[in-house]
Amino acid sequence: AVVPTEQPVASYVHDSANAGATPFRGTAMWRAFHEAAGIARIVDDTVDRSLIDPRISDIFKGHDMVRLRRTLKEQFCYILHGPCDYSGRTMAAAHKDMGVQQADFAALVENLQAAMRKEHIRFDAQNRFLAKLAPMHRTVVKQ
Ligand code: HEM
Repeated sequence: AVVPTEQPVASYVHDSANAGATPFRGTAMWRAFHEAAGIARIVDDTVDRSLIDPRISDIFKGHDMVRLRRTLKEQFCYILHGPCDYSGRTMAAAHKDMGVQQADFAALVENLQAAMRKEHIRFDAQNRFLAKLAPMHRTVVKQ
């Protein structure tokens, strides 16, 4: 079988706090997102939509989508209080010098919302999760 491989990155301190949000308590949100399989479908669908989205697809060109899919799944799992640590970089480090604008951020959130709808995530759970991600615009969007 062909195993997708990741590009090496410069070393950094691994800490789940790099995820940029504190996890929910309890297991309700983790279950509301259909656990690991649901999160994997949502992340893959969000990335797939973004890669063909003419508003933002160019931003992803030349970046490591194998690593992005893996670390996004970890990040979502960690924030939704599943049994995961986040091993990726901080949002500031990951998006440094990328030039992401507020409209790009909004486009990505729309793609995530479409993926969550497709997975039939309850609307209240969608909104609670989006409220955890929204403040990240301060570090992801170029100031
Ligand atoms: C809430 C919003 C966002 C979250 C939670 C998020 C999360 C992440 C994560 C976890 C990584 C990987 C970190 C690592 O490699 O260690 C990453 C990288 C990346 N993100 Fe985001 N992101 C967000 C918004 C955006 C937006 C709006 C764009 C562009 C439209 C974007 C484009 C990218 C790209 C291209 C990379 C790869 C960076 C590299 O190759 O080093 N992200 N993001």
